[in-house]
Formats: sequence, structure tokens, C-alpha cells
Amino acid sequence: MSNKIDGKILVLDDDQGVLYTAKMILKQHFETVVTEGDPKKLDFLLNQDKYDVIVLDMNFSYGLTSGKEGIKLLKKVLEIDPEAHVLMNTAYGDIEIAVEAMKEGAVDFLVKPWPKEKLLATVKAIFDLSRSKKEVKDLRAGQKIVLNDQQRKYGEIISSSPTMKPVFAAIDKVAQTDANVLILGENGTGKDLIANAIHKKSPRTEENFIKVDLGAISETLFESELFGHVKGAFTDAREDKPGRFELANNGTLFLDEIGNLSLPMQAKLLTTLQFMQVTRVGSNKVMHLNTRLICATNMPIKEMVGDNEFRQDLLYRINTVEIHIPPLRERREDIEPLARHFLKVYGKKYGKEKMRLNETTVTKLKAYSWPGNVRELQHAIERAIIMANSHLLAPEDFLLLERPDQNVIASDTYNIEDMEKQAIQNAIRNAEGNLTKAAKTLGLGRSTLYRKMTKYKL
Ligand SMILES: Nc1ncnc2c1ncn2[C@@H]1O[C@H](COP(=O)(O)OP(=O)(O)OP(=O)(O)O)[C@@H](O)[C@H]1O
Repeated sequence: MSNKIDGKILVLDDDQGVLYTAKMILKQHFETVVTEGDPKKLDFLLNQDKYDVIVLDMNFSYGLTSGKEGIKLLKKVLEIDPEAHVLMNTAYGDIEIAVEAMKEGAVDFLVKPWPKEKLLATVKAIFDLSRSKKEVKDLRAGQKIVLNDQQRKYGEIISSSPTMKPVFAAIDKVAQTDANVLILGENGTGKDLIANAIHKKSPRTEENFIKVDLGAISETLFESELFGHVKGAFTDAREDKPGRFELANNGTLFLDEIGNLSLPMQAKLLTTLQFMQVTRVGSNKVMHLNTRLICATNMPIKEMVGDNEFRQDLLYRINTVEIHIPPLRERREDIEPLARHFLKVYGKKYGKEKMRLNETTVTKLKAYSWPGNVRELQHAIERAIIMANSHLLAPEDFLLLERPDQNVIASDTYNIEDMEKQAIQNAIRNAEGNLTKAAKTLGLGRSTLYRKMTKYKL
């Protein structure tokens, strides 16, 4: 390995002698030194690559000593790359022009002819400045993601059913290891919560817990989101950005909805997991990682392997330990404590702390099949609290209709109001009680939906 600095320097000057000398000096210390005598090539060069330091001549055309050409070029450089670090080079020692260049955004200037050490020392200092600014930026971009992830609230896990005992036992055991865990369970069963609980109980608890919803990542953004990118790697890459893998280094990476990954994305993920190393898109620097992996899915992943929709080798890599979370209908003992828990949480949120459930309501809640699991129960309680007229929640405060086979208005009425009422009921049912989602499906605002629900006594 060379001990040169891994940096890129561009020298633009119409004096071939200057270009030659600068290259000779800088090449001994920096990995890449590009020299160019034609200012018209500037656009092409800057769009092609990103330079840590640009040494720019102030007086291009022969005989022109006003420095105007250099200022024009400087503006152009900064237009293409507003963060460029430009060192102006002038043969005439015209301090006023140099000061103007600094005002326009140049970082420093040199007066030709410069002693060899002076050029090197100045370029090195500017290089260090540019790198440290970049590191701060990287850190900020990373912190933003980490902060978002940390701010996501993970509440307490409520459960008293025997069916959940093996789940808690598994959490305690795997938390102490670095084993890859695959959490399986229907929508809304608490996979997120369990993944976070494993992290919290693990020795990595002080490090980051980073979640990636693979179901929400497009094919084009997959690599950049997971592995990061460097500025200019693609059109929208305006800044360097660390990937989720990198941010989860020494911590835990939670890949949710892994069953939704396309086969090409599965292949990319597998390679990363095999070597536990990533390279930011557009860079060639390999980073070795120490990341604990937890994956989750609500899809029948083993059947998907049989149907060649999910790679078997990837499944083997992620499912060292499997944790199955049973659906709520298979642990009915949890319904009441969960309902009371959400009653407390939302009672507080909406200033209705006195809300209670009556016995018939509890019986009704326990009898329901909860296809949307804990999330559906959570939304049902929240809605009931918002809509209820008294402190005692009655069965009528819950819209728990078993799902119809078809997602259509099953009616032969043409009365507009009846149709509207049925459409609202269907939408709420299909959204598993999530009113925001139901309102969206209906094309209504949330408050309009509340109004209509009151009107139709829903
Ligand atoms: N045992 C539990 N105790 C308290 N809250 C729970 C429990 N299980 C789930 N929840 C709550 O239910 C909601 C859904 O849970 P979570 O997001 O963890 O489910 P999920 O299985 O990851 O869902 P999806 O498959 O849709 O991503 C969350 O608000 C979570 O806090």
C-alpha cells in the first residue's frame, strides 16, 4: 500500500511549466493529481469527479492581468460544486484581486512563483480542512437518521399469555449472543417491539438500533440507503451519506419486511452479510462491520423459498434463531391487559383518563378475531376513546365487524346517505380501525370522517 494521501487535487493553469512543477510536487504526496491547461474543460472535469482541492490560476488569457478570468472561473467552480475548496494562484501578487477571490469563496491564494514547500503546505492544509468539514457533514447526515430511529418510541411489552412465554424465553437467550434472529409473525403482532427488546437486553444496548423498512425501499435506492453513497455518485447524491449498515456498526440492524425484497436485492444483501463489509455507492473504500442482525417478516418465507421467491442461502444466513410471535387470536389472555394498557395510554393522550371498559365490552373484545392483531386493537381503543360519549366504553363504541369476503358495498340501496355510511364502515374495517388510513381511502379529511361517524352514529 502506498503511503500517499488518498486525495484528489486538480490544478488548472495555462502555464505548462506551472502544471508540470505542481504535478511533480503534489504527486509525491497525493494519490491523484489532475492538471489541465484549458479552462473550457473545467465543466467536464468537475462533473466527472469530485476534487478535494482545486488550484486555480487567476490570469488565464495571455496579457490579461486583471484577474477577471480567474474570478469568473472561480464562480463557475462554486456554481458546480458549492463546497469546492479553491486555492487561487496568481503571478502578479495583486492582493486586491486575491481578496476579491476570497470574498467570492476561494479558501486561500498563492503568489507565483511559489517555493515548493509553500505549495505543498498550503494544499495540504486546505485538504485537511476539506476532509474535516466532510467528516462533520457525514456525522450530521448519520446523526439525523440515528436520531429519527432513536426517537421512535418503543413502549412496554404487555403479555400474560402462556403462548408468549417461549417468545420471552427466546428474547432473553438470544439477547446475550450475536446470533442472527428472524422474527416471524402476522402484521401488528409486535415484531418491531420484540426486535427492539432484544437490542435493549443485549450488550449492544448503548449503541445504535437502526431499523430499515425493506418494504418501503425502492430497487434504485436500496444500495444507497443500506450501504450509503458519496457525493456525486448519482444525480440526487448531493452529499456524502452513510448507509444504515454503517450506522448500525457495533449496534443492531433491524431489517423489517425482509420477505418483500426482490431477488436482485436479496443477492446484494447476501453478499454484504457473507463478508460483513460495505462500500458506499461511488466509493471504493471497503468498511468492515460488526453489526448484529435482526430480520422480520409477515410472509410465509419458507414457502417462498420453495417457490423460488426467496433465496435459501439468504434464509440460512438470517435465521440462526427463529422467533414466532403468535397472532392475538391465539393468545386471547393478552386482549384484556392490552386493551387496558392502551386505554391508559390514549386516555392520557386525549385528556380522558377516566375512561373505563364495561364487562360486556371486554367480552366482545375477547371474542373478536383481531386480524390486524395488536395494532388493530390499539387503533380500536384509540378510536373508541375519541368518539365515546361517556366514560364507560360500551360494545357499540367498537366497530368490530368480522371482515366481509369482498371489499365492496354489499347493498342494493341507492340512498346516498346509506351508501356513504356503508362506504365509511367498509373503509374503517379494511383499515383495521386506523381512522387516518380510512379517511385517506375515502378521500376525506380526518375531522370530516369524525363528523360523518358522529352523524351516522358509527
Ligand atoms: N405485547 C405488546 N404490548 C404492547 N404493545 C404492543 C404489543 N405488541 C404490539 N404492540 C403495539 O402494537 C403496534 C404494532 O406492533 P409492531 O409495529 O411491533 O408490529 P409488527 O409485527 O412489527 O407489525 P408489522 O408487521 O405491520 O410491521 C405497535 O404500536 C406496538 O407498540
